[in-house]
Amino acid sequence: MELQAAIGPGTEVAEGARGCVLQVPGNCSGLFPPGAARFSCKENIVRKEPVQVNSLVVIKAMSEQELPGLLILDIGGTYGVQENIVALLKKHFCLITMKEFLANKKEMSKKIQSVFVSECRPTVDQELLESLPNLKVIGNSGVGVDHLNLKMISNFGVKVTNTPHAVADSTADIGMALMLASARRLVEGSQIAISPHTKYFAVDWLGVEVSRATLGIIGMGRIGYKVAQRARAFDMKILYHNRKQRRKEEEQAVGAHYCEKMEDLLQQSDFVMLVVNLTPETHKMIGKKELGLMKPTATLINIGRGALIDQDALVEALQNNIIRAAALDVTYPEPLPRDHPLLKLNNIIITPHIGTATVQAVQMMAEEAIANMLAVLNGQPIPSEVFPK
Ligand SMILES: O=CC(=O)O
Repeated sequence: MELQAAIGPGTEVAEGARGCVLQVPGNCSGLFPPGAARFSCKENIVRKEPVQVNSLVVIKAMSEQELPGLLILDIGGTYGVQENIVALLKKHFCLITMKEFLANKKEMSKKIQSVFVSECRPTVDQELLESLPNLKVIGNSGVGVDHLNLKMISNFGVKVTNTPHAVADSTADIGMALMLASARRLVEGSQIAISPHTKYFAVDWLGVEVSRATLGIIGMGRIGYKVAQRARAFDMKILYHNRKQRRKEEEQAVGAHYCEKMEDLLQQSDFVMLVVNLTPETHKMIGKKELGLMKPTATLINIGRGALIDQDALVEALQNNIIRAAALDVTYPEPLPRDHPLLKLNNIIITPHIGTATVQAVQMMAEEAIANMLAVLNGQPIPSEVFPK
């Protein structure tokens, strides 16, 4: 391998260059671990102030073609990667779209070492895994990996990573937004306000207050905790249930009460929020029985995955006022067929799985996924690896 450049303290490298750090003598591992960081100059090296290394860093310049191949579904469009994220990925990878891969499978299949996915598509199936002999990592942009067959993927010696940090705030925000919107009948209110035929306010048209109400969080993980932090500012009484692990530190920090039995939480809460991963154990964890335990004035909010709820039971509960309302960011399937009974109810709000659909979250998810994938390719500790159960 030809050495292209050596940089030391104060070195500036031309903008736009790409490279790979081959060797870092001395103590500067925080900056460029040996053999590790692939960089493009804009982000790592070009600085106006001296580069903070105390000894020589040897780099090899790399062309885009030499960067590890990353398969993405497409650029732009409904399921493709947005242009700004493409630019981010291109700093570290040679991007190959599914179309390019399918058009030239023989050559491309050897090149691809990573696949970048979200819960949209492509589904990484056995056929795709079989055709990618050098695949090392599937970088999921998002926290939920229920769309991936982890066992099968791991049988191919391929790692899966996710982005739990990047999604936490935006997903907690959508939980709060749904709770407030449902409580204060925001969607109906908006329709009344913009309808040309409305009588402006009807006396029987009242919402309920979130302030000082009881919120039951099912799943106090990273997102659930962020929801609890927000709920605290509304003076809510916070209950939570975790199937596996009581979270005493978080409990104390937000003044939450642990319910060992989910039934207790369901019976006491004004708002029940689902913040759990979809696994075989949590599939349809809220069904007829659980809905029947909730207060008739309570609202069910789902920011996890649609299949956590038995939707037929939910339709029945909402039609018969077993519970007051539901607010769902997730359903199954997504989108729901246009004639689905949930879409005919007026005590429901449904959003199209937008928990992480913010400019900031999308960028952070891509950055977290890139860090994960590079760690796998460079043989470094992987920040967020997901293991088959
Ligand atoms: O649904 C969003 C995610 O899994 O991050």
